[in-house]
Amino acid sequence: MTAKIIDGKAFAEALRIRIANHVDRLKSQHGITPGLAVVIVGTDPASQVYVSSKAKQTAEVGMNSFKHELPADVLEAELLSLIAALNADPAVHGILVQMPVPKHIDPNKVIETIDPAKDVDCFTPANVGKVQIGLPGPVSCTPLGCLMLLRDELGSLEGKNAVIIGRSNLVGKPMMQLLLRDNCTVTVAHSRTQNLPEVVRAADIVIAAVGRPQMIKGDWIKPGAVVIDVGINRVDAPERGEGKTRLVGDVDFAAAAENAAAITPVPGGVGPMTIACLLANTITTASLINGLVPPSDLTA
Ligand SMILES: Nc1nc(=O)c2c([nH]1)NC[C@@H]1CN(c3ccc(C(=O)N[C@@H](CCC(=O)O)C(=O)O)cc3)C=[N+]21
Repeated sequence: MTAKIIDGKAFAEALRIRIANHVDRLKSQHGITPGLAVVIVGTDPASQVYVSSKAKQTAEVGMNSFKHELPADVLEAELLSLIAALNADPAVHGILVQMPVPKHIDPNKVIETIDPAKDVDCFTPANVGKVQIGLPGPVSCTPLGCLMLLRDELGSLEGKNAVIIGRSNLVGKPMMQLLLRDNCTVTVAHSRTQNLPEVVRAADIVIAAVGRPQMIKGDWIKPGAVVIDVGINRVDAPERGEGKTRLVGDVDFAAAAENAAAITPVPGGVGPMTIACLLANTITTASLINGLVPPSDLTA
């Protein structure tokens, strides 16, 4: 079998068109222009590129985009007071502080300071709790993107055996909640799991979120499984020339594609969905802040 390649880039483009339509509706019917503020501390080149593409896509769907660049040595108190100002600004419906922040800044203090009503990353305890019990609100961007791709591929996820590899607060744990809400049987495997290949071989749905290049081998994939690769790892690619690199996922893509029914590529799979879901969450928070019901096609 050779797997269908799930085109996350195309899915994200289609999602952004739906988002743009919701922006138009909020503007024309309610006089609301959703606004997303992105805060970046320091000048890490990878982070810069990534933040620019967020700002560009935010503007393209018709939202207001606010970008705040702070020097790498900014005082923690200064960052926290910027967040407080964004919390109070009625033009801002979403706040994202690009992670990681420099070592002298406590990320937990940053997250605690963000108003949960504007927490489009779904990092605050209040919103993590809402996802767990199924209340409306923003949903972690990467897991939401994975869920949308899975529903599109499989229709109902009910009764599927889903194995998540990785237990981070960012991906593994929120993914577990979302799959459970969709009636999967969920296993969360991690670095201490015994017989990982056997655990993965039982999966109808594999979510790879470990952050180790090509760790999940092709012969671990059950024939017909759907594989979602969350990993984005930059590795050396001497075959492309001296000093060149390329992006690979957490799954050995070519070998896994021999067994899977469908698989996401890296790049062009989950990554573009993460950014589109950030915009989707900004529609959700802008709606809730204004007492409106958030659109059901943009959330879990
Ligand atoms: N507060 C916060 N929220 C985040 O959501 C957040 C963050 N901080 N810090 C950094 C990580 C990383 N992240 C990515 C999203 C999309 C791609 C993406 O679109 N990747 C392209 C490839 C891009 C390339 O070529 O480098 C792809 O997979 O096709 C990558 C990385 C969000 N993050």
